[in-house]
Amino acid sequence: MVRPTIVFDLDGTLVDTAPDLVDSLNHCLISHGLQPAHEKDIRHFAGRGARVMLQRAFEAQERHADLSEQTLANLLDLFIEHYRSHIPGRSRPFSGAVDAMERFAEAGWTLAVCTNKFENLARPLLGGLGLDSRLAAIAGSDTFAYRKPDPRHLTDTIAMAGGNPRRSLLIGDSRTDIDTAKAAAIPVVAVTFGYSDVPVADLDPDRTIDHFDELTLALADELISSLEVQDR
Ligand SMILES: O=C(O)COP(=O)(O)O
Ligand SMILES: [Mg+2]
Repeated sequence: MVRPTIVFDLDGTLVDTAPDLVDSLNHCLISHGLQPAHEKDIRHFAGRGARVMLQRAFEAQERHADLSEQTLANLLDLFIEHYRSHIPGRSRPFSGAVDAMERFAEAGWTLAVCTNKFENLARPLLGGLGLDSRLAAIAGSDTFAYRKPDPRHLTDTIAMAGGNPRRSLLIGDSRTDIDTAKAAAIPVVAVTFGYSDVPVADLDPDRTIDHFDELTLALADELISSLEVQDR
């Protein structure tokens, strides 16, 4: 039988990237004469990638009329350049994330990352933090022609890792992740410590966890077997 696959979201799930996201965002906002954002604002802005993050930050200051396609493209370049040059910056794995990855790898699970970060930012970040060696696939927002909440971003990540969507699980922090997993009919565990502007429990994930220590092999097996029951 194909090994089960555990797919992790990146920003707000595996890694606390808010300090660096806000620094790079503020580099852009200030360059355009806007007020800087605060780290807690990332909860409202993150989840759909850097472009949407910039749009949401401009909207929050009622300056979205400033964002022509060209201005947005220029700001996105500025964001990417600033972000890339500071990797890994102050970003760190959330408490228990590294142990959880080890636990699943040692139990024979395939590990993958499915993120709305650009792939060429996600890879150096995961590499810089030493998290990439266990990962069979890293798929960013531009890896395929579609991205979360499109379920194919998740199912193609699983395929890339050599897995089967009927034996897979997503761990995420936002509405985007939960919507993606539901559309793909894949169980989803939501972390409560990430970047969501509403309590994740209200978004109806299969489970919520407050710490990675709660992401046990027994819980993951239980969620995967619920799929096998449905398939019978
Ligand atoms: O930073 C974002 O907007 C999205 O990144 P994530 O999909 O890894 O949460
Ligand atoms: Mg996230």
